[in-house]
Amino acid sequence: MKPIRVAIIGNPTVGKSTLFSSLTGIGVMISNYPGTTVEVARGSATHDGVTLELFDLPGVYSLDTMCAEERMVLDFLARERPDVILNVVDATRLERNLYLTLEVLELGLPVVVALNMVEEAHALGMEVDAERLSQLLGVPVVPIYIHRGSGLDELAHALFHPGKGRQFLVRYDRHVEAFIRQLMGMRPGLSRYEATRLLLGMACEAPEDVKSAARLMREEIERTHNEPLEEILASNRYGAAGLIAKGVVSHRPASAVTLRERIDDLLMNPASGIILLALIILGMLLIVFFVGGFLEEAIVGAFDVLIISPATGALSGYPLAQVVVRYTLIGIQAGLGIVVPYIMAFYVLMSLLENSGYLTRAAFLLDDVMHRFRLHGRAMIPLILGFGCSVPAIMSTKALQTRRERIIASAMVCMVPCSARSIVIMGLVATFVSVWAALSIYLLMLAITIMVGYVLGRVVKGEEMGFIMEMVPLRVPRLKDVVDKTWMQMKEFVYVAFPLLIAGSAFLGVLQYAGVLDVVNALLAPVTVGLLGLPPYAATALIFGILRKEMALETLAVLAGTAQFSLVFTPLQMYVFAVFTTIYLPCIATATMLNRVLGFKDMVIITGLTFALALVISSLIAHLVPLLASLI
Ligand SMILES: Nc1nc2c(ncn2[C@@H]2O[C@H](COP(=O)(O)OP(=O)(O)OP(=O)(O)O)[C@@H](O)[C@H]2O)c(=O)[nH]1
Ligand SMILES: [Mg+2]
Repeated sequence: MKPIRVAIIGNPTVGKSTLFSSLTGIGVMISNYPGTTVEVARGSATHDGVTLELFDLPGVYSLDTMCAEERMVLDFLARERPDVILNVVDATRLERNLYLTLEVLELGLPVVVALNMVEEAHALGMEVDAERLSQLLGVPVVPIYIHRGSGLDELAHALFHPGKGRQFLVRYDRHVEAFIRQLMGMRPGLSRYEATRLLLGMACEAPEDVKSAARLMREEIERTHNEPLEEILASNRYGAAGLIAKGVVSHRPASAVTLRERIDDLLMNPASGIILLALIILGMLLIVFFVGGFLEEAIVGAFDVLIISPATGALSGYPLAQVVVRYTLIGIQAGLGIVVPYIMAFYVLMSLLENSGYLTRAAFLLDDVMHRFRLHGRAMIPLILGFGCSVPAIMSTKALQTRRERIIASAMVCMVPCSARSIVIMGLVATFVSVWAALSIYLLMLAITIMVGYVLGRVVKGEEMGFIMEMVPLRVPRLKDVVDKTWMQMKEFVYVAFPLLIAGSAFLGVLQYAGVLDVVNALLAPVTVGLLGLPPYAATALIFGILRKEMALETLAVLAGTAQFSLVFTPLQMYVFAVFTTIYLPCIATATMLNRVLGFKDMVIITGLTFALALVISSLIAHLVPLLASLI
C-alpha cells in the first residue's frame, strides 16, 4: 500500500516536533521557544502494516500574513501535496490555535486535529470537549499526551481514516460569500480556496478575465466595507474560532497563585529579571568552567603519564613515527581532555535553558534594549543560542521577520563566544591564567557584540518590524529532550570533529617533519610574532582554528608539545591567543551557514570585519598591556 503522506502543521511550540519525533523515532530539535523548527524534517512510521510519511514543518500562526515560515508551509503544501494534514493544537490556547485550524480546513485537504497539552490545560482549570470539537469541525480530534505516549495509536488510526464528512468552513461576510460563489461559477472546477485566493489577489492559476473580475470584486468589497479584504476575512475567522472555543472549553475557578507563576514574576520583573539573567549566564559559565576544568586537568594529566610518555619513549629510534604518533596522541588528548568535558557541560546547560522556556523571557526582558539597536527582542534568542554553537544560532535567525534583522543578528551571533571558543577561553585562560581573566574576555565580547549591534543597527537599511512574540509557559525540561539534544550536538563532535582532529594532528606531524610548517609560520610571523607577540607556530594553530574553533587550541597543544600550556606560554600570550581565536573569522561551518542564510556577499563582509576586528583588538592588548605594566 502506498505510504500516507502527512504534513504536521500548527502554531509554534505546540509540540509538533515532539510528536514527529515520538512517531518516527527520529531525533529533531525540541525546544521551548517559538521558531525551533526552521526547516522541514521528514520521517516515516509504520502502523498496522501501513507506512505514514510524516513532515515536521515550522510553526505558523496563520497562512495569510506571508512571513517566511508561512511561505515555506504553503510552498511545501503546493509542492508535496500531502494526503492528510495533521494539525497539532495547544489545548491551553485553543482559540488562537483554531484560527489556523480554520485556515487549514479551507485548503480542502483531509484534516486530523491532535489536541496536545491537555494536561497543562487541566492544571490551568480548563477542560476541552474533544468530541464536541470534532463534531463542530467535522474532522477527527484526538487528545494526545506525547510524553506518556497516550493517544498516539488513536491518532495514527485517525490519519488512516480521516473521514470524508463535511469539514467546517468559515462563512464569510455575505458580500464576500456572494463573490466567491460568483467566481466559482465563472470557472467550473475552481475550488472555494482558489476563489478566495483569487479574490485576495494571490498567485493562482486562472484566465485573465476571471482575475480581473476578482480584482473588481475586491475593490468593491473594500469600498463598501471601508476595510482591507484580508482584515474582513481575518475578523470573520477570529469570530468563528472564538465561538467554537467557547462551545468546547469549560473553566473551573482558577486556583491560587502557583509557584510557577511566582518564579515567572521574578524572572519577568525588569529589576530582578535583569539581575537573574546576568546570574544565569554567569552561573552557566562558572559551572562549565568548574566541571570542565576539573575534568580537563584529570584527563590531560592522566593521558600524559599513562599514554604519551610511554608511547613516544618506545619510538625514540624512529623520528618520523615518533613525531606523527606524538602529534596524533596530543590531538586525541586535547580532544578528549579539553573539548569533551567543556562541550558536554555546555550543551547540557544550554538544553536546560532552551527547554525551560527561559529564552522567551530573556527576549521580553531585553526587548527595550534590543530596540535601541532597532532590533526586536526576539533577536535575543539567536544570541543566547550562540553561546552553544553559532551554526544553529544563525539558522534560528530565519525566524526573524526581516532580512535587515537577520543580518544584524547574525553578525552579532558571530561575536558571541560559542562553546568551541569557550573551550579556548576556559581551557587556556581560565585554567592557566585566572577565572577573572577568562570572564574579562566574555565582558570584552559582550562589549563588542553590543557595538556591532549598535553600528549595524544604524548602518543596515531595511524594514523594521514590530512583531509580537508569544510567551511560552515555563516548563521543567524533560530529561529525554535534554539528553537527546546534548547527544545530537555531541554526535557532531564525535563523528565529524574527532576524526578531523586525529587526521589533522597526524597530518601536522608529517608537515612538521617535512619542514612545511616552518615556511608557513615564517610567512605569517609578522602578524603572529610581530603584532600579536605569539610564537611563530601559533599561525598554524590559528589556520586550523578556521576548520573548527577548538582546533586552534588542540593544534596549539600539538605544536607546543604539551597541553600544559603554562609551561610554554606567558599569561599575556595565552590571553591574546584566546581573544584572537574568539574574534577572528567564523569557523567554516558558520561561514557556510552565513552564506546560506544571508548570501555570499554578506558572508564575506562579516567574515572580513571579524578578521580586522580580531587583529586590531588583539594587537592592542598585546602591546598596551606590557606598556601599562611598565608604567605602573
Ligand atoms: N506539558 C507538555 N509539554 C509538551 C507536550 N508536548 C510537547 N511539549 C513541550 O512543548 C515544547 C515545544 O515542543 P516542540 O515539539 O519543539 O514544539 P514545535 O511545535 O515543534 O515548535 P516549533 O518548531 O517552534 O514550531 C517543548 O518544551 C516540549 O517538551 C505535552 O504533551 N505536554
Ligand atoms: Mg518544531
